[in-house]
Amino acid sequence: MKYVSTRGTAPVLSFGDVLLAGLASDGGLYVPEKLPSYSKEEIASWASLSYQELAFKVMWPFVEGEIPADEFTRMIDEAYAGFNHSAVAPMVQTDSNEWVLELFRGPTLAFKDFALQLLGRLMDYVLAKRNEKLVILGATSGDTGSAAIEGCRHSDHLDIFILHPYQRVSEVQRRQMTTVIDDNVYNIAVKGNFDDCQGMVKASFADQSFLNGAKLGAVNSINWARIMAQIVYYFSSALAVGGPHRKVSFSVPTGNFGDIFAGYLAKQMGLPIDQLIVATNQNDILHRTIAENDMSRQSLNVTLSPSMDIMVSSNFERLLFDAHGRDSDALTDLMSRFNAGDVTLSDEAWAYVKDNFDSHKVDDARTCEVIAEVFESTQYLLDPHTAIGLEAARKCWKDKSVPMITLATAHPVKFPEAVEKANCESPSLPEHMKDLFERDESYEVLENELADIQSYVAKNI
Ligand SMILES: Cc1ncc(COP(=O)(O)O)c(C=O)c1O
Ligand SMILES: N[C@@H](CCOP(=O)(O)O)C(=O)O
Repeated sequence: MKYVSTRGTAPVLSFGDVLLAGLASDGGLYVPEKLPSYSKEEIASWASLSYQELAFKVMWPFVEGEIPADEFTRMIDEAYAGFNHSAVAPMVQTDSNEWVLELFRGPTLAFKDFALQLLGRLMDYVLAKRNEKLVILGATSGDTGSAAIEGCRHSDHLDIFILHPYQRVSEVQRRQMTTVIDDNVYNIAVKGNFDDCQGMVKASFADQSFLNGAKLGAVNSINWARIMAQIVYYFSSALAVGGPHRKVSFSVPTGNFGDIFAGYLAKQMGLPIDQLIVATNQNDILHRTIAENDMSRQSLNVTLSPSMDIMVSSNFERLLFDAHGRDSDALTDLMSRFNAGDVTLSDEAWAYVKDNFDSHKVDDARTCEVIAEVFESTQYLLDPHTAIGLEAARKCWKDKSVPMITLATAHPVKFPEAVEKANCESPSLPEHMKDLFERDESYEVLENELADIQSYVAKNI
């Protein structure tokens, strides 16, 4: 499998290089040159596989030739061994034909564990083979950070620096990151928002001279391997409710567009998907783009679903590449027009986006009502991001005979503020996090200045 950049001028890479490269050198994002595709019969034959076996089937074409099969099997088995449910991604029925896919059964209680438990192992393997080291610089609105730290902390080949927006992640999320006191883990609270953090990560890829020769790597979903691992649970959940012989629909709480983009790829690979629903909070640029062709950047709101407080959605570029017929010149031109303030897509590109996605926006008040209503009717407690997903599912669902699966992206224990505002009781922390509030924390608070961040990183590697 070869990987090309959406902007067309970075070198074409194989999996091992894409894994370590993160952002492409031309500022674009890497995508597979050609996706594997499967017939309904082939997909149906996977129905009795375990999650781990299915993960191997789905991901193997993306890594083949770069990672030996036995090593890849080992990494997959280890990655999902720490999940607290034998199904790895279990489903819960919340109403007739309506399902919630629990993606928070991993060590840090959010869907990020699916990719980052594997990514750390993949990176470690490739770096050990090459006898190289990598400096990871990541941005988080709360969940990627702890999952990435958990996935990378034991590696001798990685130093990891995570930027989170100061006082804009929940206390549980912050402590999940800052209480990991390992020699290769550095937490930085930036006096800005998530977009500022992500912008600094991307700027650091563009000019890595501050690293004095060390190499930068990514754990955010700009890294192709993140997306790859997230494709698997679309297949596992569809198979669980009768796919591929019947279509299924998905509603996905969306911020950086990585998770739902993985669903779009599952569809391109042959999984019969009826609807893909983009569910947003008040930071609704994706909803406005899909519904009104308005990609204008507005100021970022602080919401009760802080992990989705994102305005610049990295992975939307991957979709726009397809929407422009994979013409990297057209895409590059579009990205520079965006940066100059032109915020509309061509009619053809917008039609492509609308043909593939529906969308809905949910505010904080409605988020809390949904948490309360669902708890009252089912005794099932949603986290605020999942509540947004479920509300969007119910509002956009076109054909009730098609099973609707909402991705439950985080455990409610991470967001007590929203749960309590919904007049529900926040659950207790799981056993492995019981003493989270007594643990020592270590993090640096820095100004929202690229030079400050880069000199902190350079000083500590
Ligand atoms: C809990 C939670 N839900 C949803 C999202 C949105 O996912 P994505 O950025 O892949 O769209 C995130 C973070 O990105 C998250 O942490
Ligand atoms: N919600 C994310 C934001 C970063 O998204 P990513 O998928 O690109 O890593 C977070 O929790 O950090």
